[in-house]
Amino acid sequence: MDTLLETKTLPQISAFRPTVIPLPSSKSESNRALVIDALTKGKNKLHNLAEARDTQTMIRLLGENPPIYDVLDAGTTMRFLTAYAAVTNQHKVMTGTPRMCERPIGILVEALREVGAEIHYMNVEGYPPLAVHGIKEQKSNKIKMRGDVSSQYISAMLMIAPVLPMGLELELEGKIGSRTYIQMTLELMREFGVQHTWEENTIKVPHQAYQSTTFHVESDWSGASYWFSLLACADSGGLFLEGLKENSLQGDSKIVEIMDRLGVQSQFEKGGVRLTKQPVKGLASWDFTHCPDLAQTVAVNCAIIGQKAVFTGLESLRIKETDRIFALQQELAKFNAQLVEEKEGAFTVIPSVKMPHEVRIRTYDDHRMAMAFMPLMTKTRVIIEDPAVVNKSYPSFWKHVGLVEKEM
Ligand SMILES: O=C(O)C1=C[C@@H](OP(=O)(O)O)[C@@H](O)[C@H](O)C1
Ligand SMILES: C=C(OP(=O)(O)O)C(=O)O
Repeated sequence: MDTLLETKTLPQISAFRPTVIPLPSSKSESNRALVIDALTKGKNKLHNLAEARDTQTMIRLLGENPPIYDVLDAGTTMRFLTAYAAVTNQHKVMTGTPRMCERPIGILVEALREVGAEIHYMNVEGYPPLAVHGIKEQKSNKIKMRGDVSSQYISAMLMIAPVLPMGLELELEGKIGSRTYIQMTLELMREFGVQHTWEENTIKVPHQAYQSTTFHVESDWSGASYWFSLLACADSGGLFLEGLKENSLQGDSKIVEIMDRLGVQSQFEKGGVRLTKQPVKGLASWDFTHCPDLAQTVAVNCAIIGQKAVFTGLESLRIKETDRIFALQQELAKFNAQLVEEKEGAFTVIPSVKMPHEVRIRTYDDHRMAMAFMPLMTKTRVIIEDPAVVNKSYPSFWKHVGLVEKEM
């Protein structure tokens, strides 16, 4: 039997105590900083690393260096450590949860093989588990990679590029998804002293040394999005989200613009961002190509507040922690809302017409399914199945909501 989190309707935000939300640190920034730190032999000072399980798994595997890297359900940890094991010439088995072994990795494996890595599929071609045997000699420094499946393959190659004896010239083919995450990787590499050029579709990273530095991880904008959505569901009130910056490396800071249309005004102050409830301006459509992790937050929000909207750029949602399109369609239907497919990657959110007295939300081993549906608690009684699923990115989520005393 799953653990359940049951709640009566949440109070209005203005009644929340405290209204200051501490927020978790970004797992995306943390996992990049940790891989770069490992490549510089740990000479850096990394502050505010994430409590997220994905980051704690990265820290544990890099620290203990076991022969089998079991990344559990952490996509970045799988992709970044595969490239790391190859460039540091290690023999490693890369594996994870059953779902992780259904998430494709062929594009990264091909790219690593082209530069000279020996990698074998241990079960199904194109998917983990993998046997990685390292790069003995660099075979090529010019490679092409598709950009439309996952940016994590590209980030993984970029982070090892300066360590490769001949550096790397990466030509990105086709549509590029999650471009902001590639930019985050390159900006973080710059913070550690590595230069690059990006002209049209080609990113060049010459062979060079990472420089030791002090790096402070920002709060997590994806985790912040649930608080924007909660306020958008309220009649009035405000929240202060700690540790967020106006000039963020994280593409999910786009939530500021999206929520400005859906009734939340943001004002950056020292130490974070102040959110104030305002009238809804309306959101006719939004393209999530470069911020896919915000799609669930905004879809559930539109369904609750009565905003019909067209969402595009959702292609990558089917290969994440779960098939997020299917999961959203099932769970939105429970309060009479819909996510209707118009064409590949494009959907219309049709808001709820009638709110039931109670909704039981399945979470499909996906942290974002649990967190995205939290604001529904302002409208009806909600039961969340497997609430501890949030630990992947935001272990103190339910504590911050005020529903439990301790992390689960
Ligand atoms: O590089 C990263 O830190 C991430 C990239 C994105 O994945 P895709 O590039 O697969 O869209 C995002 O969904 C994921 O949560 C984190
Ligand atoms: C997709 C996600 O993570 P990953 O791909 O790193 O497992 C996520 O956190 O929403």
